[in-house]
Amino acid sequence: MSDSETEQTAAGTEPVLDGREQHRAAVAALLNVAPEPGVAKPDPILTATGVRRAFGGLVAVDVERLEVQRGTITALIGPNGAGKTTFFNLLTGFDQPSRGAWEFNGRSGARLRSYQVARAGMVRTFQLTKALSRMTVLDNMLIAAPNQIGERLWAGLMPWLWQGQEAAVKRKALELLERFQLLSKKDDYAAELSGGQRKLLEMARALMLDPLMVMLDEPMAGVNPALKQSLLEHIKGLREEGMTVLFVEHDMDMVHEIADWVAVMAAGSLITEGTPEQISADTRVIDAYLGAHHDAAQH
Ligand SMILES: Nc1ncnc2c1ncn2[C@@H]1O[C@H](COP(=O)(O)OP(=O)(O)OP(=O)(O)O)[C@@H](O)[C@H]1O
Repeated sequence: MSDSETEQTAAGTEPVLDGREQHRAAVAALLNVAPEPGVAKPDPILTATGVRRAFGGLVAVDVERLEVQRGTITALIGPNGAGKTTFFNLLTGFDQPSRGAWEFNGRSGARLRSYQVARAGMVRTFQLTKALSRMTVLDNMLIAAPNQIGERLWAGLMPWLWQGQEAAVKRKALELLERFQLLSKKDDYAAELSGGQRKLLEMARALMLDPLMVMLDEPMAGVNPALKQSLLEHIKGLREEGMTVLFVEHDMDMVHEIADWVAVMAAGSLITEGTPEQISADTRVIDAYLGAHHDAAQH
């Protein structure tokens, strides 16, 4: 993305600030926000209220309120079993809450199916499944593209239009592969990629959907140190394009390096929020990790 303020966002309406300005704006937006669970943000893209998910007698998620500030990178942390992945699954339509509601970009998100959530602009990355691993890197990108409505009709009645769409999707896939340094791997099977390259592919696939918000589940898991920095830069790049990022991560170095804001879950609830510095000094966080017998002396 160039420095031009006339560039458009994925939504195609708002002017985009350049990278540094975008970061400054994100930090400034959170400057006067108190480090308390459920605290209101100046411009939330996502607002979740009373979201609860029980599995039998176990309450996996019980979040009273969480607002995610637009244009920021927010980390969701917490000890093992805190409910982070379940919360992600609920927000992205891969699981249904026992109760609760949320709004994404001004639109009700609860009860939507995963493809509807993605179409609304909230896209989560996925670990490559076995089936995807057996496909080439390029095919992984192509099948991530949104389904063309009336695909068959177009193909039958107006083949030139359909072919034009297909060519545009392929062009976009190749551009993204180049951006994520995967172009030379386009014909390789995804299974042949290293752990870090898989993470890059997962991010690239998400961008095929032009998201407003990207949800990353442990983006650093299984990534060797050499690729870590590159991945971090790519995630910062999403914010520089005006996207909002919410990620679950155990790697606290990464959280400190890129997160503008951190939300902490323990035993299903949101126990606190704040900047990475505020969170590091918060005894509630330390207690939660120790209480969960998590080997997190470094946290
Ligand atoms: N489908 C399910 N059926 C029953 N229990 C579940 C299910 N999914 C999650 N749980 C339970 O819900 C709780 C929260 O799990 P979850 O995976 O969301 O935590 P997490 O914070 O993502 O943990 P981790 O950091 O270890 O990935 C755990 O006690 C887990 O065992």
